[in-house]
Amino acid sequence: MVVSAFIQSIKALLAKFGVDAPDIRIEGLTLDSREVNTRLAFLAIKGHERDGRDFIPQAISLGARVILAQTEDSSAHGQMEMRDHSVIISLYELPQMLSALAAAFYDYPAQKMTTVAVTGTNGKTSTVQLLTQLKDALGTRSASIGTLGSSVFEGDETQWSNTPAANTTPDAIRMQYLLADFVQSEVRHTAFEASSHALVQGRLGTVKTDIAVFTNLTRDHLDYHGTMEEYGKAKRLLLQQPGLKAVVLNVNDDESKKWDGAADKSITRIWTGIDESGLDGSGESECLREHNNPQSRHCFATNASYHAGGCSFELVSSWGSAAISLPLFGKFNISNVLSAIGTLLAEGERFDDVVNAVNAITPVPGRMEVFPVTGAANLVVDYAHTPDALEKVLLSAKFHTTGKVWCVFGCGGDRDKGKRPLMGQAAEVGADAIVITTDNSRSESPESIAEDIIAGLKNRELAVSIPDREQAIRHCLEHAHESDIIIVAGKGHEDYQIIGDKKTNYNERAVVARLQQEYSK
Ligand SMILES: CC(=O)N[C@H]1[C@@H](OP(=O)(O)OP(=O)(O)OC[C@H]2O[C@@H](n3ccc(=O)[nH]c3=O)[C@H](O)[C@@H]2O)O[C@H](CO)[C@@H](O)[C@@H]1O[C@H](C)C(=O)N[C@@H](C)C(=O)N[C@H](CCC(=O)O)C(=O)O
Repeated sequence: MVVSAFIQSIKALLAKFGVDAPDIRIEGLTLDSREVNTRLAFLAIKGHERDGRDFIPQAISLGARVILAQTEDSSAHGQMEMRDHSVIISLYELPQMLSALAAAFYDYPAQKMTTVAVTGTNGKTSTVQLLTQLKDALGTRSASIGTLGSSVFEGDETQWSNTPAANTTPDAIRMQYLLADFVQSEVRHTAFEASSHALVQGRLGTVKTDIAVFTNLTRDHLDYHGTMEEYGKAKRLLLQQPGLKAVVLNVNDDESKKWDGAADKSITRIWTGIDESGLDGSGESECLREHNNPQSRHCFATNASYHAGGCSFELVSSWGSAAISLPLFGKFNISNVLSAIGTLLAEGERFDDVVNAVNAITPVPGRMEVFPVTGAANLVVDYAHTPDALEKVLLSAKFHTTGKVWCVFGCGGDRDKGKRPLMGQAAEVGADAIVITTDNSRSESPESIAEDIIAGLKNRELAVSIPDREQAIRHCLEHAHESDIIIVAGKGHEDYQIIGDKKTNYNERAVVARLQQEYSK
């Protein structure tokens, strides 16, 4: 991963940080000793599990000429040591310097484009993808970074062919590298997902962020953050990114009030959300009365309706009103679209242009993606893998069908066991029939994971356990009525299953497309 235009002397780079270094030219930076070659500098830092400094010998053996190593001793800051052909430079607080170092190396790429960070438990990926698609439709070359990988928007399918990302939000070095790579491809707008882990670990660091979007906050990642309070605080770290001009909030999630309270006064609030209260005779509503004031702007959906082909609503905003019709399933997709609309309007796009682009949206693959089956129940592939997301997906599906909602899902092995009964409960709230299957069972048996899920159900009769994922979907197709809808949740766009310690190929969208053909009459 080298952007060749960014060859620099380590002397010139470290001089910007007041550190003297020999004049050695490098073509990139890496945190991973396994990626090292003679052209890359290795940055050795202490991690959660391992200490990058233990891999300095490996980096040297792979030809690293420059190694920057974290030191806990402030008096050792800037000290140099030669080992074989490598110079090792000790840097105090190197982990905190990563983003700034990479920004300086890659020539401050975020400054050369508009950047939007999206955070929240659910909806990050869809919002980022919708935003990228819309911005491209509005004539600005756009890119995205997130769970689906990083890509420049090139149309419908090509963007999904990228190598999947190791992390939702890349490490501090890779983040700057990707932005620099985008700049070289003439990208002028990047939307990226900001995970809570990334925010705590400083992976976004000095990345100038024009707009922050908060979608919602529900239970997830408590193994890392400990409490919901800490998890919420981690998300709000996004408000400290440099350059923030506007924050897009969600009136339907109370956590937004904490964001409103924490954001600097100079930052414009854009309130989005579904206005359930509806408009009164004077064209006003509860949401409008609360948020239609000079300090903030709004972007609400009223009179939302759901049908077999998607949904429609009336957009009521500080910029104007319009009718919107979308080929998207699920109430939460209206929320995601509103976040994207609010962002684009905050960026200064013209209202009519935004409305036209929104009315031409295509669905994000693997996110409530409908595979219509002629003469049998429709299949819908979705990535929902948290209790809240699953419940929302299923309850949303109810709006789109007159029949029953079936749900196929599983839970990961060797991960938060407390989540399993909660997933069962969520499925019971939203589905009429439940088929529990395998979703990365890892070292655990799929049957015992299924038992943990079923333990959360009040009526255990609702669920059957069919470990083979394809067989589980077939079971639904065989037993469902034509007017029913089958939600296949958890995998979305992913193309693998981890069983035992093996990662095998399993592309849910491809499997569902095949079954769609087979069962269509
Ligand atoms: C617990 C956690 O978050 N770990 C993240 C953290 O890793 P770390 O620095 O602690 O890594 P480590 O394994 O202890 O290694 C320490 C150092 O040694 C280096 N090393 C290690 C091995 C080696 O052979 N050579 C070598 O140089 C590593 O590159 C690293 O610099 O920093 C790395 C770089 O940013 C991340 O890739 C890594 O994410 C791991 C893989 C992970 O699974 N994280 C999850 C929890 C996560 O971050 N998830 C969120 C999404 C959450 C959501 O769904 O919303 C995400 O943003 O992906």
